[in-house]
Amino acid sequence: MTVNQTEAEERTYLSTMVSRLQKAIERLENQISTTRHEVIEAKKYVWDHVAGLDPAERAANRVDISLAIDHGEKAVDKQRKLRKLVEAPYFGRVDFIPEGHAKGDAYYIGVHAFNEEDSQENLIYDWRSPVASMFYDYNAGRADYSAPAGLVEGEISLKRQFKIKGQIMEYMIESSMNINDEVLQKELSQTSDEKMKNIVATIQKEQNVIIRNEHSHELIIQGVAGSGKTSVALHRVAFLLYRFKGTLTSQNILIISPNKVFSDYISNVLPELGEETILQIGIEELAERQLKNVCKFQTFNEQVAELADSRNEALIERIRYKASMDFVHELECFAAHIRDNDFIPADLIIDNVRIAKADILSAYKAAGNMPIKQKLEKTALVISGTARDEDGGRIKPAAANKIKTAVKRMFRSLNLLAIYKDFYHFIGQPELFKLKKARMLEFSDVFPLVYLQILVEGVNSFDAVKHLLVDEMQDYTPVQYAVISRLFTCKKTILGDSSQSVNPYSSSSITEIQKVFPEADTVELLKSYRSTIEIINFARQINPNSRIVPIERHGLLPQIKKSESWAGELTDVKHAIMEFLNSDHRSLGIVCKTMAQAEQIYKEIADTHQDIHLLHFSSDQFHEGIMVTSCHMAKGLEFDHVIVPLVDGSNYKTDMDRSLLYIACTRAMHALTLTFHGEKSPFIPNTSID
Ligand SMILES: Nc1ncnc2c1ncn2[C@@H]1O[C@H](COP(=O)(O)OP(=O)(O)OP(=O)(O)O)[C@@H](O)[C@H]1O
Repeated sequence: MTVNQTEAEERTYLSTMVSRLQKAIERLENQISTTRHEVIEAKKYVWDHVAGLDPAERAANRVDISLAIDHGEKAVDKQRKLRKLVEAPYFGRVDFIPEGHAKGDAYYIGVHAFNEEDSQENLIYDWRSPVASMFYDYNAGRADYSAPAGLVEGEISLKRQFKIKGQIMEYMIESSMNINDEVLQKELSQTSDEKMKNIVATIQKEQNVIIRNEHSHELIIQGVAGSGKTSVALHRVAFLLYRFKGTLTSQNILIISPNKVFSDYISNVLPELGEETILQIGIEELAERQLKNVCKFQTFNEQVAELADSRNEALIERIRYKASMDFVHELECFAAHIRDNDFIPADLIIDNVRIAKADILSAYKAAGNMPIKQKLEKTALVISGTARDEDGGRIKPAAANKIKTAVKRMFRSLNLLAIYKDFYHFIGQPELFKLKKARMLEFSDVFPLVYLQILVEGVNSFDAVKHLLVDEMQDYTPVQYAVISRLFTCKKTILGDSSQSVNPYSSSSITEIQKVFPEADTVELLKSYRSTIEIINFARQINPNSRIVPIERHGLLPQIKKSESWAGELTDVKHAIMEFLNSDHRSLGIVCKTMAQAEQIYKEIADTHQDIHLLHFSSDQFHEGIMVTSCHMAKGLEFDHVIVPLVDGSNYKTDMDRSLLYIACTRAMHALTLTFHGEKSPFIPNTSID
């Protein structure tokens, strides 16, 4: 294997590849315009001869037209991929000699595959192909990959990484000794893009294991801030779409996403990888779907805002109680209890038909352990179907219907809200249920009620969804997972970070989540790729429990600015904004503890620059430039520079505040500034304060 040994040869090879790609794009252009012409002609023909064509001919023409359109769409899609590829055809190369062979091949790896139509030769391999997995898993030396025919073992004799942009090779790195640290460093030191970008060129080995995991029914990823959880989850989706092409489409994959801004922020990754974006839903939309005729409810962010505003012990107790697996079991026991005790049969006499109470009870018992409403339906059906009139004849449909209704009414109450309220009397803790106002639930009651609904009425599961992603897993309680497991029986990737909870009274660790999914596989990611060592070391002092490990990348020390008054602090904030505007950074996040504080600061600084955006829970777009928002809203996002105002002792003092502060600081990639007036928060490390 002697191809392209030197950098000069690689450069020549690149220009050859670019011109082959350009030719392929031209060929597709011709094919697309021919198909376009054929479709127009065929449609014209049908139109002109509509009267003379018999139905069979018309149908055949329609089939031809739709086949041609399909063919054309595929060509357009392929051309779109090649147009992207021609700018940066590949990012990696592995030369692999299979065992027992004297020589091997050089495999060039890119975002998409490329082969010329008239030859069978693969010129570029898709990063998701089996052979490409070696690029992520091995350095030079012994290596293997799983091909459809089985494990292929052998040796990597050469491994290279390329940075190609606009058809030009910016650099080439021989990484036969140590995996891609240098390229990763270069990638991470860049300023942010407007949206989340793909990481195909620098996927790390521990991330690749997650991306290519095909077997786990539930895969739970606990990853520290910036460890690439969301990126990895999206690349996993792209991998699964490639691996199970015939049976899985992006329409079968759903992500439960924390908010619309986050959905917008991640929306580019899959299209960049040549796949369509997947469907997204918020956790509250799920609840709305279930409870639309039952009641209204407080949202999660309203609950978090309420907790962040003031400490209300009774509220905290209500939230805490409903955030354990024991609580889920209590609800299940209660549902079983009413199923077994609240059905009160009586002798029935309807239209001269007599049915004994004992027969009704035994039909109810025989119906088995299904949700109560279904059990009642089945009992009613059996009783009405077996009922006979006085002469032993079959009864009329009208009588059968009356019997069904009467049997179903033998259940004490099917009013969901009333049953839910009874539950708290049943467990002897009526004080744990409090409506926000008439027919409006506190957020902590929303999913317990949905779960009870499922136990009582059964469930309409999302059968079209074949893979579910749950991001920010720490924000969901066991009862929410119990609901999710009933609504989605498909495979799941669940990801989050227990150190980034916005509500520590109801957050779930991987251990809690595993209680709902005992068969789940779990992975932990500890390395953080987002922030500099200086920022991570600072964040680690705010939350010493976090096991976060920074990647070797240096930057400025975080700046802490103290002033005597709010006016002085505002000047510091404006000063930091000016620093940002004069730097090469592209995004600045001003991250406040609450949305009310964000709104206040936004008003005060809006005139500093014409392009400042306030991100709130009804926003649906992530913007480049300056964004003012709350810690809760900023979760999952990242900025080149982050300013955290009001880090004084009265604003950041509880465990919840500590968690919010940690989230705010870990959003920063390159620069972090904190400002306060008065006493600094006890969570701020004693580093030098300006
Ligand atoms: N292998 C990698 N190569 C290059 N960049 C990476 C890699 N892994 C992660 N990153 C970058 O690190 C940053 C954090 O990634 P991501 O947002 O996916 O992490 P996360 O674990 O979901 O973070 P958080 O929980 O803090 O929101 C992103 O800028 C991402 O592009």
